[in-house]
Formats: sequence, C-alpha cells, structure tokens
Amino acid sequence: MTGLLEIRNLSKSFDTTKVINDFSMEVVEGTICCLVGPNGAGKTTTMDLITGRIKPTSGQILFATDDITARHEHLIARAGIGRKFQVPAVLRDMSVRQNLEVAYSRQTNPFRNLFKFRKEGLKEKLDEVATLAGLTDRLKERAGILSHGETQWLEIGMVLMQEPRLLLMDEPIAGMTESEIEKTTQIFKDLRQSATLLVVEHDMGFVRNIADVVVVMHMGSLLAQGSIQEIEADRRVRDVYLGEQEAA
Ligand SMILES: Nc1ncnc2c1ncn2[C@@H]1O[C@H](COP(=O)(O)OP(=O)(O)OP(=O)(O)O)[C@@H](O)[C@H]1O
Repeated sequence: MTGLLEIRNLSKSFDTTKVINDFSMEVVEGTICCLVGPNGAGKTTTMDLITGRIKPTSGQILFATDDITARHEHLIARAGIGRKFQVPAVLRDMSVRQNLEVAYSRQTNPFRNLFKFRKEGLKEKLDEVATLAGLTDRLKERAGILSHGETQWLEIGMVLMQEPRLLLMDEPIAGMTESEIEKTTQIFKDLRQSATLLVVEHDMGFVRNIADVVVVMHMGSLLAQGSIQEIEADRRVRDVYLGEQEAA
C-alpha cells in the first residue's frame, strides 16, 4: 500500500550539522501515525520540511503521489496538508463559532473557495466540526475564556474547518489535565474515521491509545517503525528512548 505521504531519503543540514539524515517514512491514508523520539531527534524539523517551512538539503516528499519537495509553503497547505501547532492561535475576543467561521473562510482548497459564502456548506461543516471537537455547547462563548484543553480543541476544529487531507499535530496534549487527555483521545479516535494524522508526541500513554503506526526517530534517522507493541518490544528503542522516558 502506498502512503498518502511518502518521505524518501530526506536529509537536512543547518550549516555543517546534519539534523535529518537519510530519513524515510510513510503515512497511509485513514491512519494515525505517531512520530516519537528523544529530544533533538529531528521530529519538529521533519514536520517543518513536510509543510515547506524549510527546504531539505536532499531527498523527496510526495503527497498523494505528487512531488511537493520544492513547493512553496502556501501551495503545500492548499494541496491539503494542515498543521496544528503547540501554541494556540485562536482569536480570543471572538466567539468559538466566529473562530471556526474565520478558519472556514481561510479555506485553502481553491475549488471549495468558490462556495465559501454558501451558508448551508458552512453550517453543515461547522456543526460537524463542533461535534467532533466537543465544542457544541461552547459555540457562543468568547474564545478567551476557554480552558487550555478547550482552546486546543478549538484549534483542532479550526484546522479541520479547512478540510485537510493530512493533519499534522505538534504535541497535542502538552499541558492538558488527565480528563482533557481522555477527551482528546476520544476526539482522535473519532478523527481517524475521516482524516489522516501525523502526530509528534512524547506521552507514550497517549501514543499507545491512538497510534496505528509508531515511527521512532533518533539522531535524524529512522530507528524503528511498527505497531506500538512492536515498538515497545524493540530493544534499540528501549535503549535510546523508552528507557529514558521511564526514568523521567
Ligand atoms: N534552525 C536551526 N538551526 C540549527 N540547528 C537547528 C535548527 N532547527 C533545529 N536544529 C537542531 O536540529 C536538531 C533537531 O531538532 P528538532 O527540534 O527537530 O528535534 P525534536 O525531535 O523535535 O526535539 P524535541 O522533542 O526536543 O522538540 C536539534 O539538535 C536542533 O538543535
């Protein structure tokens, strides 16, 4: 099976330091792939390379079989790759509903843009996303009063309003309470029905609950990939990453 996203022999150097080194992986459509590894392994740099924020020194990135390696960042977003960063970017003085509407109007798919003022399309999408993100009861609230967890869910909702085919997430549960993590786990399980996700995450409990595939990076290279059971049983992964996690 070919991946929706395929990374082939990717390398990236900053000055003389090679931080991504001949790294290859893929994300299959309709799955959640978690990218894990020790601090400095190159996870964020890989996400930056996928979205076109930075360009690789060598290698290729294919999205839906198109080579997007040299494409400009906004064209990659338009092709259907959305990203939710760790730091929220919601408009605090606007309501939850207005935030979702603004995200919809920033729809990056040009075909969809033609219909952006069609109210039914917006309403339908807004209801669907609010339900998925667990925000139906909070639509009228000012975004500024939301809890940390709710703000993160609103951010996820805002990315979903743009209907990405692939959704990248940077540490989505950072700073969340136990109950917020539980709810986020459910949101991700629901998301899997309609989206493809690549998630950078340190919390192995969360990874265990959501991941179809786990990819482990170490020093810019692929160390291991497989199911969570395969990863947790892998001695090399235990040595460089999981052992360190358990000790923390
Ligand atoms: N712009 C840059 N210039 C120089 N070095 C960089 C730059 N960006 C990242 N690096 C280096 O690349 C390496 C990989 O960093 P990266 O942030 O991708 O790791 P990470 O796996 O996301 O780590 P963490 O889990 O701590 O977020 C690190 O050694 C970092 O210092």
